[in-house]
Amino acid sequence: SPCEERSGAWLTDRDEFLRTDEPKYLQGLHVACFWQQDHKLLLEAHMNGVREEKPLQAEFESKALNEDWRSFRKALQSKMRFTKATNEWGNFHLKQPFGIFAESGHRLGSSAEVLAAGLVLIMEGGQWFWPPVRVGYLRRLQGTPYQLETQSVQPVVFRVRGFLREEECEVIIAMGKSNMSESPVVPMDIHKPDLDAKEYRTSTQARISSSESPLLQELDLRISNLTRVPVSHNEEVQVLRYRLGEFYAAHNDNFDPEFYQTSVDYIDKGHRNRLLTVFWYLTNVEKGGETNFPRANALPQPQDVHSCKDGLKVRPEVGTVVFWYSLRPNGNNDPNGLHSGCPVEDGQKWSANYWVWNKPRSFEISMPDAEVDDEYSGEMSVATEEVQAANNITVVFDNRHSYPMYLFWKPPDRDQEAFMGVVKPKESISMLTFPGHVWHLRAGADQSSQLIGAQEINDRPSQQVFLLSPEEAYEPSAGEL
Ligand SMILES: O=C(O)CCC(=O)C(=O)O
Ligand SMILES: [Fe+2]
Repeated sequence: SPCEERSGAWLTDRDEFLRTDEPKYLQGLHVACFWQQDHKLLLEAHMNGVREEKPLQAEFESKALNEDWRSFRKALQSKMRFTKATNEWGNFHLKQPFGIFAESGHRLGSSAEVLAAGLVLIMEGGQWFWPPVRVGYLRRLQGTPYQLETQSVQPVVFRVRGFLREEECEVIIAMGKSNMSESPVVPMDIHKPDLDAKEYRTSTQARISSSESPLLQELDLRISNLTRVPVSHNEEVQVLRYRLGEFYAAHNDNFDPEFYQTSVDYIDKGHRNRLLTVFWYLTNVEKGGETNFPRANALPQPQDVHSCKDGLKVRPEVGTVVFWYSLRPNGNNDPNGLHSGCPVEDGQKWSANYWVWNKPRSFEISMPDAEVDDEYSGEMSVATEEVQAANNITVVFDNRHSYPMYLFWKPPDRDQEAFMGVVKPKESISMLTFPGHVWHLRAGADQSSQLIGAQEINDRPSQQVFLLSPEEAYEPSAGEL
């Protein structure tokens, strides 16, 4: 096929799948090439993400290209012979429609777009899923300075170093610090009502919301660019602190409907679920505190969920994120996604969970292609929004005064300001923000001191410096503001 060379970046050799107790492929991820020849539309597909010696071949009448999206999808599905039934959870009216994507992760919505793309990836679970290719595979993320490093194929785990800047990590820790509480564990059906969470998880945690912070809003976009899943699928960030000896025993982040039939009622019988976790390391850890994947390298389900002895360990490193899929590309549970936070043996570990769901968090948002997917009738939802380009602005506040200045973001929709940081005397601080955002500056003994200025952020340039100098704009003068 004309896609021969390009497909190499998306396919995994069968022997990269080390487990012998499950199929050696990526369920529901298909790499397909389309091209036109002699009034026909030709298709060659490597099914389930593996390189096949004899890929599936099919041809459509050329008029397939002029058909509407629904008919095109139906024809495609029948040629490729997949149905929703590859998912084990039944209740297919709740399963989201399959998605067709260009190599960029951009969702396609017409046969013309498919033909123009040539090579497409089809995800039966409806959301983009990065193929792991093989351990050690490096994938540059177009349009970003980041690189995905495959850590494991089963489970699918990637690491991205330098994803967060150290200053950003500090801001996130500071936001978390101010409202920490014991980390909860979502009870399973089998757990007794008085489940002692401490047996499984001893860290403390805080939920922080993007609505409170321009930095978190920027990170929403940065992560959505990383995962290629819309921002509307995110859960609020959960900041975690592990002190000496603290840990989180092995668990899966998604909700297997088998274990959460009664205790959790918002998961659409399993079809609404956590798809992936982007886990942030906000500090280095002297010793211990790794994230461990006990089933990686074909290891069996561990007997002891508290043991960190075996498995693939990822070392915390400030600014690095590790991300893994808890579901397979077809929407099923991937039990290999089992992981733990190993006990901290020296120092302290700050980190954060960023959970991304396979459906939008709001039940109001409908899912893409829902209106054209009637395989099992009565589809409900899907997000049509595109990943927005991150148009964030870096602002530098340069404090020439001999006293500290306190920085606040003033959200447009509420009175309360969000505290963002202190600019020490004669120092400057750099912040991420967006055009139109309003910043308040206060000076004096503490955060509640006098408002001495407000600054709205301009559309450009992308880096803006504000001098807070005694001679100029922000001179505090009694009673003025
Ligand atoms: O701390 C870690 O490395 C993992 C934590 C975790 O898996 C969780 O909080 O869900
Ligand atoms: Fe987890």
